[in-house]
Amino acid sequence: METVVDIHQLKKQFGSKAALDDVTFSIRKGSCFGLLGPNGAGKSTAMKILTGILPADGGSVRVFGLDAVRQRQAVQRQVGYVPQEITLYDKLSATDNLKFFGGLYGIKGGLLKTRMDEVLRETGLLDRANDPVKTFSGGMKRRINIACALLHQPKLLILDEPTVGIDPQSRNHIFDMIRHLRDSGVTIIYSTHYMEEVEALCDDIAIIDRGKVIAQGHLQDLFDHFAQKAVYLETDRPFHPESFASIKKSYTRDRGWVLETDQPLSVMRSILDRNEADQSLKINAIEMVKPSLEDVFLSLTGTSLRD
Ligand SMILES: Nc1ncnc2c1ncn2[C@@H]1O[C@H](COP(=O)(O)OP(=O)(O)OP(=O)(O)O)[C@@H](O)[C@H]1O
Repeated sequence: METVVDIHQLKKQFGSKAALDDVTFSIRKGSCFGLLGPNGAGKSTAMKILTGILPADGGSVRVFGLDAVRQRQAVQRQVGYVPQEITLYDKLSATDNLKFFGGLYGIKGGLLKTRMDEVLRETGLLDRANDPVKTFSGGMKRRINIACALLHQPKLLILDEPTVGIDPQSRNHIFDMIRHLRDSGVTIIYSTHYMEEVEALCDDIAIIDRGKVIAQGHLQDLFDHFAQKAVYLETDRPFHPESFASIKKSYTRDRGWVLETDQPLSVMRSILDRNEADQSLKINAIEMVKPSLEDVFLSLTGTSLRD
């Protein structure tokens, strides 16, 4: 496994507030890494340190084997960063904004023209290339912001909450782009407080809360370790969960029951077997409950990520 980013015991203090408190994680080459946490958790701070925008108070950050502080410029040549705040010149066209960012990266002439065409196509904005950015929707502005960060063909793309306040069409476009970039070998860091986005996009994740990483790993491993397994059952007849030994806890949801258990398959089999034997239940639906990151977060912190 090749590691692209290695963050070790990173610390950042704002006055008496510890924005990052011994944060450690690493990111595999070619993965889409989700940094998930509620507002104020420390995600933006971590990404700003990673890109050399903000100094750390302690710890180390290595990107492609380079020191993010001492070899900042070499790191920045390989990294595309899309900050949370949209950074565009509103009165300029999409093309002129791209030219400006191209200049910052030292891209000129024929290469600049080729890359502008490519990123405008990738972001679905080719037909709006000459319109002023101020006429764009929030989602289109976000897409052109991503286009600017892609001009120099970075090997690592960092996106800080890229879907906040944008339309579903732009969101889907951004998701498709990220999948395409990942498939072509670009490593992605995706920061968000939307669990569904991490579940849809990411391979590995770190969950960050109040400046600390509280869990990290492959999404499925986190589900296996921290999400309570359960069965959902809908029946038209009275149901007595206490008569099944391996059901740990049960409660009603929608038109049925959620049955928490460490052995969902065996619980499903027992319910179906008993029903076949005595026809005591009229089962309308029985299925495994899909684990979610909400369950993982709840099990780790005792609070909901949505609170
Ligand atoms: N420049 C700053 N000065 C003082 N405090 C700051 C500064 N930047 C961030 N903080 C504080 O550090 C903590 C972490 O902020 P950060 O922006 O990294 O969180 P986040 O997870 O990215 O959340 P959000 O999505 O709301 O930006 C918060 O308590 C925030 O108020």
